[in-house]
Amino acid sequence: MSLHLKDLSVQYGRHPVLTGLSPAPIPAGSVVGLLGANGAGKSTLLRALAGLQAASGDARLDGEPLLGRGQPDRVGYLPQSLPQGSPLLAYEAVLSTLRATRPDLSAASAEQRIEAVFDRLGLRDLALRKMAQLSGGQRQMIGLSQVLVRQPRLLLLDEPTSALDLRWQLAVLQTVRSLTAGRSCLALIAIHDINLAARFCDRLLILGNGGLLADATPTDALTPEVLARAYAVEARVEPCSAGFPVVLADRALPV
Ligand SMILES: Nc1ncnc2c1ncn2[C@@H]1O[C@H](COP(=O)(O)OP(=O)(O)OP(=O)(O)O)[C@@H](O)[C@H]1O
Repeated sequence: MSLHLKDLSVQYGRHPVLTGLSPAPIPAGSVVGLLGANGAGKSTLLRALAGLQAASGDARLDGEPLLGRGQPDRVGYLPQSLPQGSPLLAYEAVLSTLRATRPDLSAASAEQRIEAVFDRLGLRDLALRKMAQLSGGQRQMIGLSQVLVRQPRLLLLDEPTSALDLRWQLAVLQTVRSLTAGRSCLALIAIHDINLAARFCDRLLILGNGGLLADATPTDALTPEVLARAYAVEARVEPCSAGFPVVLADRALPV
């Protein structure tokens, strides 16, 4: 299983956002971080792969075309916006998204799946709370549960840790890592926390100027030159004691 993108381009009206993206094939089990400045096109790429945004070129998951078609059973997309506060209980909110894509599952298997996801993410205490009464971070965790419970082959997560405290950020990325390894699915994660991405991703795709500024392991992708081009910052990259690259951004450069 793998994800192949070839000459992928997206434009809004006459305004091109991404032009001719052809990253190296992404094999099963990978966790790939999608980095880049605000407006670089991270959400646009994820939406295109989720079939929610018109795109040209080719994108294939296990050889099957992805573009132009929503495939919620194979592709799990977590949008950047947090789930709405609704009168539903958290458990019901997850059940309703599972039912929408897998009406064939028995009540017992649906329950089993939801419990497994809540256990994995440590969310049991939230199950019977109303969505409207959850904090932003708690709602983000339920949003992620709604995606994971469907057990998609491809996870497209748009800033899944943006509302989370430190522990939950780690818990989410650890969970995504272990799920991708265990089920041989793969994850593409748009994320602004470069050091979190460097710690958990096998590979980084860094977007800028409508294309790829880097497509490599965190150690190879994160250089002061690439960071200057991607974010217009002066930065140092130093290895931490655990061997991961750490980015220390010193100042914003004039643009
Ligand atoms: N619906 C739309 N119509 C027109 N232009 C859009 C639309 N959505 C996004 N854009 C533009 O496309 C570009 C890429 O936006 P996108 O949301 O993909 O960036 P991003 O990398 O996810 O940014 P951020 O880090 O701020 O979330 C931006 O210039 C944005 O203004």
